[in-house]
Amino acid sequence: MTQPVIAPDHIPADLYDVIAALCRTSIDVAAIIAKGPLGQSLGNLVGENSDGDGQKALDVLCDEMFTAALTRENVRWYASEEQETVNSLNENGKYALAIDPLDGSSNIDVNVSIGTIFSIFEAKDDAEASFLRPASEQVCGGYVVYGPQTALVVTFGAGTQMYVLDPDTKVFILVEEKMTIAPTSKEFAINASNYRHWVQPVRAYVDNCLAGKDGPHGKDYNMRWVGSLVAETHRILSRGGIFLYPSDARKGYENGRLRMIYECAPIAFVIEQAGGRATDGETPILERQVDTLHGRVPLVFGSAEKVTRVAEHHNMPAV
Ligand SMILES: O=P(O)(O)OC[C@H]1O[C@](O)(COP(=O)(O)O)[C@@H](O)[C@@H]1O
Ligand SMILES: [Mg+2]
Ligand SMILES: [Mg+2]
Repeated sequence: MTQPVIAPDHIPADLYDVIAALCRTSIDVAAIIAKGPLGQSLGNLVGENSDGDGQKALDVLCDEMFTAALTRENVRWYASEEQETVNSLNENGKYALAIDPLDGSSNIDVNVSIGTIFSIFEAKDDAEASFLRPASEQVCGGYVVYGPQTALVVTFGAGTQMYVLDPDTKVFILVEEKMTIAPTSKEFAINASNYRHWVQPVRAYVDNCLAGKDGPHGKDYNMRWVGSLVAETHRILSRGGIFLYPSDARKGYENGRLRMIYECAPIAFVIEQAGGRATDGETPILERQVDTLHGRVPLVFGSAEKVTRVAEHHNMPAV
């Protein structure tokens, strides 16, 4: 008998087929990415999504692949970064699934880790209402990272699990049943080119990190910015740190860059279930909701102590 693509042991029975379909599709996506320039053109601009972002060929292809796979499953509503409105898949489906089919589009052509992020709620009769609700109502959140290894990180609300794809057997193998994020760290991730646009508390926090041993934190820091949310999340889950995509003064960045439903909410769920924290700077992401499908929220997540310190900066009077 062939082995299932992922063992059912740690996955709620009702969600198993959906997760298995995500796994099978991500194996196909990983194979396409691994071929790079030897296969089809992946990084060509082919259009624009409803958020005004350029759509690359791989963004659209991944969206089509996940749609096709999930149509056969227990998914009633499908919301995607690449679709303006919610798609109806299986009218008898129990779940509503939101997806960033390909995260880190700017890294497609440069052989750097990219991923797929997904969030699952129980479906309501109203398509949009199934997603426009507090992030705490997610029944599952997770991502697949396509890097040197293809890995699935997922939570169903009872800890964060990590599976790595065995390239020989094409089976996702559980390697960590309950991930834990280091409570503190000396690494921060932010796109520092936007420094002049940031809100004051974020500037103050980063200034303190840059001051190193001589500043109020009393230690030297290291900085990272991959440009793929999945890759940053994976690094922070593995060795701690903090990620910030704050609101800034640029037009359209009043709530940062990252979209609540298929980026911030599932990442926050995974992080909190691993003992980290995820906020919009002050308020936990899991307590927040947006009122449009592609609505953005500022995102700060990672080691609990670091995220708490950013919140403290928001409560301090501006200098
Ligand atoms: O280019 P910037 O402003 O640094 O933004 C990088 C962020 O944008 C994203 O690429 C947005 O995701 P998409 O590639 O799915 O649009 C994140 O993965 C990443 O953290
Ligand atoms: Mg993304
Ligand atoms: Mg994307």
